[in-house]
Amino acid sequence: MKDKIIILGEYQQDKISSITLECISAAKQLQGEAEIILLLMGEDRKKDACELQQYDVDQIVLVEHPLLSRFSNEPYAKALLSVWDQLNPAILLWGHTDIGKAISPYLSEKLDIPLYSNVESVEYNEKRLFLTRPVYSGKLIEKIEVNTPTFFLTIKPKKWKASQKKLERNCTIRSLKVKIDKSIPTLIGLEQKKQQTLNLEDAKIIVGAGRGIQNEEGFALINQLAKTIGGTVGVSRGAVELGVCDASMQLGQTGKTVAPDLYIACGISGAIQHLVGVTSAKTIIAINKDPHAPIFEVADYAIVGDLFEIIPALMKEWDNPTIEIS
Ligand SMILES: Cc1cc2nc3c(=O)[nH]c(=O)nc-3n(C[C@H](O)[C@H](O)[C@H](O)COP(=O)(O)OP(=O)(O)OC[C@H]3O[C@@H](n4cnc5c(N)ncnc54)[C@H](O)[C@@H]3O)c2cc1C
Repeated sequence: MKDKIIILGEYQQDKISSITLECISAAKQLQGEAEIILLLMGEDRKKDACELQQYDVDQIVLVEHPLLSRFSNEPYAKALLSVWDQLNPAILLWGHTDIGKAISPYLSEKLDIPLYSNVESVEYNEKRLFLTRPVYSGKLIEKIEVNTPTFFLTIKPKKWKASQKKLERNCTIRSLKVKIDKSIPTLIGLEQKKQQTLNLEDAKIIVGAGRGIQNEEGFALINQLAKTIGGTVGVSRGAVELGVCDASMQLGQTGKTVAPDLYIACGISGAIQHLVGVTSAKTIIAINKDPHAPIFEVADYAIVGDLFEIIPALMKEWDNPTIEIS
């Protein structure tokens, strides 16, 4: 029987998320003779499955159950245990996202299977499999050899290109039944927080707010800049600690990893734990009043000065340009 690599499909606002397509690219690298299976959990996923048939997977497996309609730790973990028992795969692969981080350690411990998390690259060398991942707050990159045929893998977002659609639809779709004990905690509802910024991972322009914004007024200025230039707001832990914004917007080691076309870091010093989440940006502009701030070492453009003076000037220039760029 062929080995199987299972990818857990993730959704964002009811659309399959980019990390799932990145997982397909990672799975292709690991594939060898194995079969790639995309697992879609939820309710009424058949339409999505038909659309996803155009991607480079061998099979789509639907696991539909009312308790899986939205992500919740316990039902998802129970369903995955049941899928694992029934399909007996070699590798279970998904993103190092909020979902991946929440359930992969539980499954690894429960099934006694090694978990390699936040992996940035995979490489076969003479049939030996090597993985790399950041350790010690991103200061070092660890290279490890995988010595077991069966393992779990979560991949760092934006490290693989999203798989592209093919013209033909070759893969098959089938359903798998799972039993989920109704006594487990059930998700009753989700309420969106006022300040939550969605889709940071997919944003093309991100304006980053750091401790240098000082207070709510500073945060309002950052939001104004983002609105003016069509961007999304992300923050450093320094800004979260000020209590003016939500931790779900945090970028970095314990926050989100992003790769926008443009990142404007405002009042952010550039600690390594922040940089690991943002240095995949194509262009970085940093605004900081300290000319020696480490953020300037990774910035493409440095603006040394007070953000409370610079940001209004930038917005004014944006609305009424006085400089012509040829
Ligand atoms: C295990 C661990 C995980 C972590 N994970 C993360 C993470 O995911 N994300 C993250 O961001 N941090 C993380 N941190 C924290 C990180 O080490 C830094 O403490 C944090 O990033 C600092 O945030 P900051 O740059 O906003 O604040 P600071 O380091 O205090 O920098 C503020 C900057 O603003 C500038 N400034 C002040 N006023 C102005 C002004 N008026 N105009 C212009 N510039 C001004 C200052 O010159 C300074 O450079 C983590 C730490 C640990 C130990």
